[in-house]
Amino acid sequence: MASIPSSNLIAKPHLLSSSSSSSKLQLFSLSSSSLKTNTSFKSFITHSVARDAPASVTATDAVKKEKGLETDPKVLWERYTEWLYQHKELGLYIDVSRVGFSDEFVKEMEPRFMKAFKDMVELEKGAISNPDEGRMVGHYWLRNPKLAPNSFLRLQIENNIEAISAFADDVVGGKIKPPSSPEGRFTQILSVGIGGSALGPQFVAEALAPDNPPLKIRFIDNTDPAGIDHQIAQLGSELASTLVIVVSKSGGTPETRNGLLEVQKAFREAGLNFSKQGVAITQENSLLDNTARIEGWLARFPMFDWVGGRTSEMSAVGLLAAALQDMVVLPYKDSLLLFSRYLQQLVMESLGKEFDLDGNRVNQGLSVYGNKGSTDQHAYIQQLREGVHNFFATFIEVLRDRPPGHDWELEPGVTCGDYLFGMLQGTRSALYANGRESITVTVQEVTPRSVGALIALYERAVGIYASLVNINAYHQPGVEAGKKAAGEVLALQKRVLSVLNEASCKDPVEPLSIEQVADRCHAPEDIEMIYKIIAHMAANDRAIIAEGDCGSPRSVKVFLGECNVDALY
Ligand SMILES: O=P(O)(O)OC[C@H]1O[C@](O)(CO)[C@@H](O)[C@@H]1O
Repeated sequence: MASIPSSNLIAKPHLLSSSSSSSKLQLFSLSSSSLKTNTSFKSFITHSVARDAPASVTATDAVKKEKGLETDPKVLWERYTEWLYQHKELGLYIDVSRVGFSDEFVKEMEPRFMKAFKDMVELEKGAISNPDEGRMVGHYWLRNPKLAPNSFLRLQIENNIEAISAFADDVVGGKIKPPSSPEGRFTQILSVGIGGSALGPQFVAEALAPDNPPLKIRFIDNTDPAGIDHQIAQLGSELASTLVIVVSKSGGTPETRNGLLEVQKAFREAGLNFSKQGVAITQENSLLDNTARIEGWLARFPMFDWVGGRTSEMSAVGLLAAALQDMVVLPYKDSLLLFSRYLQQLVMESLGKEFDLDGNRVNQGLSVYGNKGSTDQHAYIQQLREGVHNFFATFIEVLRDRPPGHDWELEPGVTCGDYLFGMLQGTRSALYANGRESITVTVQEVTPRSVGALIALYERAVGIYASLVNINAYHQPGVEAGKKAAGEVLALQKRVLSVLNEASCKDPVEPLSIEQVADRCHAPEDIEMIYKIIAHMAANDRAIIAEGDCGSPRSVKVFLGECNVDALY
């Protein structure tokens, strides 16, 4: 086996294209197209507990040979034992034996790996590894502040951890109280944030929070008004004892700002003082930071310039929410459900890049999806095994089924957890039998340590992969295009409203066709968008359709229900 540092994932450029994991095992993989025939998959899964591919599912060896995959079970066992990586201290195993790389390939890749490892050492020492934004990339220091390149940064991290833990203790211990709650202490957390400012805390809460944490957490991670209303309604009278944590590195993300404004409105309507229950986690002097400071919020914690949103779980973003739930070990079913969603952002926002570091167009990227096994076996595994072949799967296996003393045999010799184990092993075998590659990552149980190790593993894998393919993993220029376009739509909506308002203030009211609105907005080229804007406003009772219906755009004539005289001038 080639000498590759044990802390790193073995990868060849297509190897990280997908991953999978479940409660115990989750599954996520590369997107693909249509579903094929519905061969019964379940039957062979249930018959393949802890065995390699049973005869009934062994596909032609030709398929595997064609992919360079080993077919002889003895040689495969040797390959498994030779390549199995174990990190004893973490109780973590990585099995890459079901990926068809050859010794020659590893040899050929060795210099590139060595360069990637060197890049990683430089990155940890504080190199500007995000050149487009001129930033250091320091999320590894959060786990081990001693790695920070200077004592100023080390102290910044350490002081922040201390401040978070003191604040969390005071909240959980009831020293810091909500002003008007009958309970006299905080009982709920409402976390407002999106992308990296939500996914890590969501994943960790789902994986590790006990059934009855001191503070229950819920999230607003979108600008969907109905979703926001639902979260607020669920809080009910407990809004008075809700700690609202607003998370945004930039402090200016519109979805997060909208969530905050909606929550503040709910507080006003309930006669509550938001500032006594609000916490901001953001970069110093951002819009959010300034708002929180001026309004005198309960607390503010910094996000550091050198930590990206999608790698911020070990910063205040993840730590405050975790500390407030007093995390305990609960290796229960489905608890890793959100890992794939978390990784989707980490992998796709980091690796989906148009240009490499030398400016060449490379259109890199790996699609990640999945939920959990064995549930996903009843959804899309059929296609993975038999359909379009452009992915590899990663199984996340958890060895401990339940806390000690809680297991029981639902059939002689077989527990519920044995079934889950069987499903994982069976799926792995069945995929391989049909030439589909997979990696298996195994942890002993779901603990804060193992969850941290999984996050660290993938952060590292993404960083190494980016070096191998020579891209910047730490910026996201593509996201800006969508944000900019959204801003233009809203600006156009304001023009549409102004034109409609003018026509609606006439006596008699002048209903306008879509073409007339587009002309008066001086935006004939945007007519389709104008139609969509009007259809959306009409659906929300903010515009009145005088003629026609939204299904036939050319027939529509529209005006506003009220004339806003002030807006005329
Ligand atoms: O934390 P912020 O600045 O609100 O950004 C939220 C998310 O938006 C992005 O900037 C773009 O999707 C992510 O990288 C980030 O995690």
